[in-house]
Amino acid sequence: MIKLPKDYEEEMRGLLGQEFEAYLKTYEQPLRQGMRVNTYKLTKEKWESMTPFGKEQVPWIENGYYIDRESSQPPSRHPYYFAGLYYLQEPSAMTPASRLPVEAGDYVLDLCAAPGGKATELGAKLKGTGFLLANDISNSRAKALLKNLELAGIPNIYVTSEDPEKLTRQFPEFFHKILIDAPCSGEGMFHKEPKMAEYWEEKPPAYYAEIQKKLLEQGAQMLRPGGMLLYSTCTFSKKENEEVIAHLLSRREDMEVVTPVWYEGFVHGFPLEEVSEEVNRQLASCIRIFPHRMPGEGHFAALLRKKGLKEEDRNGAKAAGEKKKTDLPACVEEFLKLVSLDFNKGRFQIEKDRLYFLPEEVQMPRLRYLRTGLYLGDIKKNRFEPSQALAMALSPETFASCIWLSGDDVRTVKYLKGETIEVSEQEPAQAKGWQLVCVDGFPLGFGKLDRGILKNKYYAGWRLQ
Ligand SMILES: C[S@@+](CC[C@H](N)C(=O)[O-])C[C@H]1O[C@@H](n2cnc3c(N)ncnc32)[C@H](O)[C@@H]1O
Repeated sequence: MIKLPKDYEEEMRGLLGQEFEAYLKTYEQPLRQGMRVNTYKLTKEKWESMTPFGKEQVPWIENGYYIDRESSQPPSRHPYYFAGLYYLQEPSAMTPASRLPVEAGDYVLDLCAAPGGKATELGAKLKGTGFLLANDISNSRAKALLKNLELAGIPNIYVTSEDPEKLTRQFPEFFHKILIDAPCSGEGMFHKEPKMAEYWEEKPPAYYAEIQKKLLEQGAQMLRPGGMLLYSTCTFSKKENEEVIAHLLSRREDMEVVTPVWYEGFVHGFPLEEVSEEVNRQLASCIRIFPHRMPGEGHFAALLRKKGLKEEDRNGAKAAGEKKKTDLPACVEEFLKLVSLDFNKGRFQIEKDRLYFLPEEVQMPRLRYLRTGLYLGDIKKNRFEPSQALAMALSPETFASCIWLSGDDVRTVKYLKGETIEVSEQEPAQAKGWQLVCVDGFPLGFGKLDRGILKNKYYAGWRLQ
């Protein structure tokens, strides 16, 4: 049994009253693991027709499932994981991205995005339109974020590692949707990660509340009028939740809390003592998730709207930069004949022999980027080597020649381990050259075929160990 900090127990007793004992009892129950299906790659119906992990749905999440405890293979080692078909996620953590209403063409910011649990869903919701700027102040964590976004095949991304202060200066009233999944004391994660309970005494809610207030104000500055911002934490303390929201409302008359799509298991945000009735009315629209009330570990989410509408949005036009034309080397032109992605909306960019496709005609400022757009591959003298990110962004319909492996074909695991595999000449559409290797119809990576032997081009850093 986990040892909870004394002060934390006191705080929770005050917050939950008679429900406190029921909350404590949840620590005796086994954790429920979840997975969220990547709807950028497949529909939930398709997933349900192929899942080896059970079909029990997370009731408040369209594309969320509980992982069947009897599953024979760990989901983090299954070939479908390597195909980016799902993200492993604690069910309550699926809530924030599900309640931010992202629409086609939106410019979306995920300010504290690593390792990408929410960013991958926001990217999927964009369906290749608009773009997602996924940021994390920690460079090492931003690398994991980039991997997860590329594994999910999301093409229209910018990944940065910046202090939010700098982003705020660069992007005043710029984004249509913003997610701030703030660093927090992690009280809702004590069951899953008992170490968080030890850190709590070192850095209690008051420590995080100051950071959170600043982040939320920065987010409000970057939000365009008419835009929506979702603030979330995985903690229970009012200091890090309702008080942070009330602080923003006291500083900005143009921000208001709105009610997100509700689920019967959600608890309403708690009232505060020193605020007006109107503020408490708005706080009631915040989502609270408690593990004794519904099958999820614990989260807070507040959906906010900035009043008004930006002038250019009134006319229905999105800010568009100048279209720059990049001349592509012949080897790239030749390779791109194999690819049938739509390269009209956006532009190519070559940087140090690396080729990128940038999502929209928006001029982005100088920032510490880990990725700008879809990394297509490397130009090496007279040849082009496509990237792993490109393979993940494709489908069998958008590449000229595919190798169709199934989940239980021994070659699938061999391929993921970086080994050479044998392929009969009848298997792919073209008997020689670049192939998109797929598992049950979903890309895993590239290979190059010559006389029945497929040279493995799977990215070494992602191999199955
Ligand atoms: C709760 S985690 C984000 C989890 C992520 N949204 C997900 O779903 O995978 C909070 C993140 O905030 C970042 N962070 C910490 N302090 C920050 C600050 N002052 N400004 C911006 N981000 C910060 C941390 O590096 C951490 O990755």
